[in-house]
Amino acid sequence: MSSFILGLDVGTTSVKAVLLEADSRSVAASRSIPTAAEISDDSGIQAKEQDTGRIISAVNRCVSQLPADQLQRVSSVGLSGQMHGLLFWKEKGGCDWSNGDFFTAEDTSQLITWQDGRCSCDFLSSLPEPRSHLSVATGFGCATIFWYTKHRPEFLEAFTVAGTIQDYVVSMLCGLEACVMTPQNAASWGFFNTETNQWNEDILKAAGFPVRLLPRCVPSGGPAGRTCSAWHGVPAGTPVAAALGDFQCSVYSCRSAPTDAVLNISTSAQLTFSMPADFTPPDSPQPESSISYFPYFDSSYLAVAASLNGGNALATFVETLTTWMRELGVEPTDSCLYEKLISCALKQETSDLRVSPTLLGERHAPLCLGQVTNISASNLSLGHVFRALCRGVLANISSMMPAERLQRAGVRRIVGSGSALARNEALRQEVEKAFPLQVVYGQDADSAAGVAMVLCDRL
Ligand SMILES: Nc1ncnc2c1ncn2[C@@H]1O[C@H](COP(=O)(O)OP(=O)(O)O)[C@@H](O)[C@H]1O
Ligand SMILES: O=C(CO)[C@@H](O)[C@H](O)[C@H](O)[C@H](O)COP(=O)(O)O
Repeated sequence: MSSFILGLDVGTTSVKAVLLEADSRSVAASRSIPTAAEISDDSGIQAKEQDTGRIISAVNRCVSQLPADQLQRVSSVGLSGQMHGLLFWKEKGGCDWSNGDFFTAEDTSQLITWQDGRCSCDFLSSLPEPRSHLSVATGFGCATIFWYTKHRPEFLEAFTVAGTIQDYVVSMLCGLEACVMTPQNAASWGFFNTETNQWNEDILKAAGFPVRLLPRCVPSGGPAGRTCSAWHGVPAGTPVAAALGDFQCSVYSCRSAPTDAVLNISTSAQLTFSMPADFTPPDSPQPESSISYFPYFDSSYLAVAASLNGGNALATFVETLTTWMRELGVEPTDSCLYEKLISCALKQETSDLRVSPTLLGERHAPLCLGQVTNISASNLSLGHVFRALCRGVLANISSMMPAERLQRAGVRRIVGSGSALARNEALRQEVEKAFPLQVVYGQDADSAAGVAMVLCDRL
């Protein structure tokens, strides 16, 4: 009887779980569940946090819906998830397994996500220069810890361990006391040198950073431990890999040739291609560049335009419409609104309305917020607005990584991935218009499938 690899992706909007049949390397079952974990910010510090308990409850529900007979034959477990963010917990704590074959979150902080805006430009410029080619932006784990050190040091005293949400799940599954982290996630926190795979511990220490909170670095694709208890039928003692980054896993799941670029649009958006094997990143950070170089596997790098404004720009429009409609006495569902908006945009093939949907700014241009221009009386229908919004998401990411840059790197086609693309034909049309390259689409639940494929190939 064949065995299965369980791949999980803890995204910003939803959790996805995939069972990959090990022999055929094909997806046998998959599920996706919205986390609905967003915490509304009334702090006035531009915080963006998610409720850890709700995320873990979505992880549990998602896994429990997979076929029970296949879960019993899981031979390894892998996680990917939203990068840059972090939560805190206590060693020998962080969860409760007493309710049966699943754990619930206990005594953890909330997850401070990659969308967090509490670190202003002034605050960031007060931090030391990292010894890394990656600059530090708001929402990066180390910047957030620096913020707590300066503004709420007593908050940090309550915790002994920190990690991304995917690292946390790995730690709880394996009953680890310390957090282990791969270079893919460590790089996303900042103050991490990807050539030596070490934290800038001396720089951090000298600046008063609590280095006790830095996770231990282990190789991407390597093991973290074994499940400490049976989990929704997955046997106790099953190997668990150290968690990976979601964008690296989405690339792994759908890139079939080195000349493929991958465009993933989920809550955020990333357009990425592989750098040659002998590439070494620059010596120092380049904060004004819209392209950064993130570690992939085996000392290789991906060049990526990582946009903070992807599917979330569309989701914000849907939320805004919902609020307006409620005020007008109508209670629409999100799925109904998406369906209608996409259908209106498909009927409106082009629009002269211009939407620049950079609601969160971008890391290389944090103050460049959204704009709507060229408004006339004839381009205000829902079809015009949603078409222009979809086009704006693509115009923004293609300005960060222009088609000529892809072509110069030898890219021949773009593989589209992520559920914002999979579920939105108007957005797919705009991808095809924005890039003069062949565009093909990967499967759904890409990062969850990708992390399972990594384990199948490497663990
Ligand atoms: N019913 C829907 N139809 C089309 N697109 C949707 C729908 N619901 C959500 N989306 C899009 O999908 C995005 C979230 O994608 P998802 O893959 O769940 O994100 P993540 O991987 O970041 O958790 C949203 O930001 C939104 O743009
Ligand atoms: O910002 C980067 C990389 O720098 C993103 O690529 C990275 O994938 C982050 O995890 C995302 O921002 C969150 O992913 P998602 O939930 O939007 O899929």
